[in-house]
Order: sequence, then structure tokens, then C-alpha cells
Amino acid sequence: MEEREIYKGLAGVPVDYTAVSKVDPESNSLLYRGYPVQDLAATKSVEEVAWLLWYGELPTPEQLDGLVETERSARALAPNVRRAIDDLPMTSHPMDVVRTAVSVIGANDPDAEDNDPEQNLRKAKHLFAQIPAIVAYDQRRRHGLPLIEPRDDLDYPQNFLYMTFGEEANPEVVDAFRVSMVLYAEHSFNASTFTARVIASTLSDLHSSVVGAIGALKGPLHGGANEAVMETFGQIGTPDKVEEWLDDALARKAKIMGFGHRVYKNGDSRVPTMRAAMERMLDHYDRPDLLEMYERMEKAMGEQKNIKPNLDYPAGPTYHVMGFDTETFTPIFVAARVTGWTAHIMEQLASNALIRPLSVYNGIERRAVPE
Ligand SMILES: CC(=O)SCCNC(=O)CCNC(=O)[C@H](O)C(C)(C)COP(=O)(O)OP(=O)(O)OC[C@H]1O[C@@H](n2cnc3c(N)ncnc32)[C@H](O)[C@@H]1OP(=O)(O)O
Ligand SMILES: O=C([O-])CC(=O)C(=O)O
Repeated sequence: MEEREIYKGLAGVPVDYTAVSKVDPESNSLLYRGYPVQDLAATKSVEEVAWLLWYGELPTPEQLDGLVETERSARALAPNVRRAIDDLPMTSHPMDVVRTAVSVIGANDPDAEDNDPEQNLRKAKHLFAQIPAIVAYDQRRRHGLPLIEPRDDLDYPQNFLYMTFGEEANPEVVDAFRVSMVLYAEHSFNASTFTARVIASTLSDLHSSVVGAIGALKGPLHGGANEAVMETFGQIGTPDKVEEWLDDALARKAKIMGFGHRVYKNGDSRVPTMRAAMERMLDHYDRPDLLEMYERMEKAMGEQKNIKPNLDYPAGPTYHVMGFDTETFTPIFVAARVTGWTAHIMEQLASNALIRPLSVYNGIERRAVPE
């Protein structure tokens, strides 16, 4: 076999520049276009952060008004997107539903193949406006409930919660949801963003890149971990069972969902902000049992493996107490991350090189085909 060094999982390999965000494990920080994410999460709206990721600067009041108007006027689903969702079995995973619906939105777009930056910005804003309606409707239909039309007097997180639950959410809940959407929006060359960039690098279209990214996000080693956290909590049952459950899981060499990270080795920079939002929600919904379970698992993982939680760990219980179905958690991540993905797709296209790495062949050596 040829002797060449390989970089399994591309671990530690820089493959391109990006100006969208900086993940710095040394200082344990995350910057979106230079701004610390926790400072953005403290005061900025989902719409402001979306603009920042796409354009590189926070919007002026006029620019923000323009984006808000565009987003609010593009929320309702086209009839064939709705029919495509209705045609899927109730057993379809919500990530498959959102992937399918985004595919239909792409097929509906008369300029889907046009990679002009203005067209791609338009498509990105359209997806940003549409995905909450897809996610909310899918959760409702699985409960036998009718679709709720969007309300254009509500901001992005208020409307997302309204379309899901049919009533205006408490402001504290809206704020915790907003914080989660800001924290989930962007994270450099994670697996789904890299997938989006690989697809964009072939000069395919933006919707195809987003569909591919949704597929990559679904896996439990990436976005699917927020669902898996609640499944774990469900298996454990009560806080006093945490240590016993963990001993058994680690003895089986199981990966504990919501812990560990490819880049951060000393804790995920977003966790303190999300944890604070989770604590506000567990208090609001009076779930001290979930906080105890969270803390016991975090402590036991620290003692046994010295591995810290990632963003999916506090996000899972937060979405659970808000009333989202566990399978809806990763689609919420899609709604948030579509801004980051599309910013990266546009950055890739602005300075493109086909992404095509090499492999080292370790199969059977050349041989003759039998007669
Ligand atoms: C928003 C996000 O996408 S954040 C990531 C969400 N994913 C999860 O929470 C899934 C659980 N975590 C994991 O599987 C991993 O930590 C990953 C995939 C996120 C990162 O993995 P990698 O950088 O490839 O690290 P790798 O899997 O090689 O782990 C290194 C060591 O730590 C252990 N380890 C890492 N994470 C975990 C975990 N969650 N549970 C138990 N052990 C773990 C591994 O078993 C390995 O141990 P070993 O050296 O004794 O074999
Ligand atoms: O960066 C990663 O590998 C995964 C992650 O935390 C994210 O995408 O938010």
C-alpha cells in the first residue's frame, strides 16, 4: 500500500479561509463576523444576526426594517410545499420532512440555478422565512392539529412559537428561544456547513446545498444530538439513576449525546449562555428534576471522562419544556443554521475551488478479469 499520511475525518486540517465566524478553542470563544456570540445573544434579534452573517455587518435600522418586511411577507407555505408535507407518512422523521420541503421550495424557484449573489441572498432570505412554517406545521400535523397561518405582527421567534403552539408565547420563553436561535446560527466548518460548501463548490444551486446540509445535520454525531439528549434523559427516568445509567453506558463504550466536540476540548463556548437560558426555562416551567438530571450527568461525565457538554446538551431540555416534540429539535437547528449555511455557500462561490480531496487506495492490487 502507498505510504501517505491521511487525515481521518479531516481532523485538524484547515481546508479554506472563512470570514463568517471564528471558533477559537484556545480562548474558548466564538465570533460571528468579529462579534462575540454571547454578546449578540444578549441583545440582538434573530433577524439582525441573520443580516450580520450574510452581509458581514449589523444592519442599519433601514436595512433591518427591509429584512423584517421581506421575512414576514414570505412566511406562508406554497400550496405544493404544503401538499408535499401532507403526502409524507406521519412516521417520517421531521428532518426528512424539512429536507423534502426545502427541495420542493428549490424546485419551485424559477431562478434556482442562478448563482448570482443577489439571487442567492434572495433565496437565503426566502428559506429563512419558510423553514419555521415547515417545522411548526409538521409538529402540528403529527398531533392531528391544523396548520396555523403565520402572523406578520409577530417577530421571528414569536411567530415560530405561535405557528407551533397556536398562542402567543410568554416573553421569557420567546427570549430563551431567540437566544437558542442566535447560538445555533453559525459554527465555521462543521460537518453540515462543510457539506453545503462541497455541494456549492461544484457550482450546484443553493437549495441543493441546503438539502445536503440538512442530511448532514440529521446525524446524532452532529445536530441530531439535541434529540438524543432528551432520549437519554427519558431512558434514565429520574435524577437518582444518572450515575448507574452512565456507568453502564460507558462500560458499553457508548457515546454520551450532548458531550464532546471536535474543536472545543475544554467546553463549548456557547454552553454557558444556553445553560442560563435553559435554567430560566426550567424555572419557568417548574422542572427542577430536569436541572438535577442535567447537573448530575454533567458532573459524572466530568469525573469519569473529563468531557464537557456541547450546545446540544442545554438546548435539548430547553426545547422539551417549551413543548416541542423531541424529533422537532434538530429541525429547529435547521431553521437557525440556514443563515450560517447560506452565508458559507455565498462565501464559497465568491472564491470557489472544487472541493475534491485525495484518497489512499488500500484495496486489492491490480488483477486480471477472469475469462
Ligand atoms: C452542535 C453539534 O453538532 S456539537 C456535537 C454534537 N454531537 C454529540 O454530542 C455526539 C456525542 N459526541 C461525540 O460523538 C464526539 O464527541 C464528537 C463526534 C462530537 C467529536 O468527536 P471526535 O472529535 O471525533 O472525538 P472522538 O470521537 O475521537 O473522541 C475522542 C475520545 O473521547 C471519547 N468521547 C468523545 N465524545 C464522547 C462522548 N460524547 N461520550 C463518550 N466518550 C466520548 C471517545 O470515545 C474517544 O475516546 P478514546 O480516545 O478512548 O477512544
Ligand atoms: O462545529 C461542530 O463541529 C459542530 C457544532 O458545534 C456546530 O455545528 O454548531
